[in-house]
Amino acid sequence: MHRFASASSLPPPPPAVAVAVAAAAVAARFGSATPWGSRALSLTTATCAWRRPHMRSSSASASSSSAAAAAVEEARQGRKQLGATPQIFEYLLDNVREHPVLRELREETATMRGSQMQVSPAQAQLLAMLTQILGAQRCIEVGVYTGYSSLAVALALPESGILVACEKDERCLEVAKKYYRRAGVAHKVHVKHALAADSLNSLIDCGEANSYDFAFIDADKRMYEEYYELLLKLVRVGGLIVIDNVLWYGRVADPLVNDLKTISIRNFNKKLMEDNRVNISMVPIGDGMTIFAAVWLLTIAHGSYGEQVNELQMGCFMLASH
Ligand SMILES: C[S@@+](CC[C@H](N)C(=O)[O-])C[C@H]1O[C@@H](n2cnc3c(N)ncnc32)[C@H](O)[C@@H]1O
Repeated sequence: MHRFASASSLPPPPPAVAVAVAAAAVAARFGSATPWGSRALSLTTATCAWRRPHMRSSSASASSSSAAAAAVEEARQGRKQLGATPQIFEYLLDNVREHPVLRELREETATMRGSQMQVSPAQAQLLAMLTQILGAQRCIEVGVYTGYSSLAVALALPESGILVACEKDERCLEVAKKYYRRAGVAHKVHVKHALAADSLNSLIDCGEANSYDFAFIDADKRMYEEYYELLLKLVRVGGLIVIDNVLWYGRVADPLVNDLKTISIRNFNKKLMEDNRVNISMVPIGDGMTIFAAVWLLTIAHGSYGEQVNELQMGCFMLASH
């Protein structure tokens, strides 16, 4: 098991956790204490992005590459929790509340090609909890696959709630729709069978900017930045956006891995660190999720936000200040 270096030899801890409830939910599931007192799952060398690159030897790089390969293989076998031993994964699974229809869907998905793409039960439970604590009525998912994460969100929505589910693959959607019906939530899910960027742009064109409470991005990695910008327009101030695979099987932390998807996620993560339109929390659950809270009002109030403030958001600001 990887051990942390002493606190004094470490760079500063990751940015403050902005979404306290979400962080608490994750922390409750994780084991080893970190030097700065928060609790996070003990990570492999490949996933310790906060270690300084110059501290790493070439043998560390080789072992981090094989750790990434092992993480992909584990995900393929249905054990999608970066850095967790099979024993910890089983324990996590035993401590997730999973709706019986979600379980059936997970079992069917496990027999299908690409099953490693599905979020883990613990991730789905976190998405459902965020939906509930936000009191969300209007949600968007980008990348449905067979519907596991979207079904978890749809189950958490009230009867009047809607989830816009964007997916380009019709065969995956057939599986998803079957399970939406089986769980009695099909009326809440508005399926958009198209390229996700086109679907999001058409929502904006239809005047739906600033009207969504919650969004989950889990599709093509090289489009993350575009989805993020489109969803920042669609999600209201104070809403949440969650994005999956930000640790990308640990590859983002390995300077020797430079394929296009890894570079794209690494650049996206860097951009987020510098983006003061949002509060962020990168959570090492599943393959890593970053939770963003849109905080435009806060940044406007501090005078540090200078562009892309549309009239609707300014309207919200005016209302809030009266
Ligand atoms: C990682 S999977 C989603 C997994 C899903 N969230 C779950 O937990 O089961 C990514 C999905 O995004 C879809 N996808 C990829 N590129 C897309 C695009 N440009 N537009 C719409 N869907 C896309 C793929 O077909 C695939 O089903």
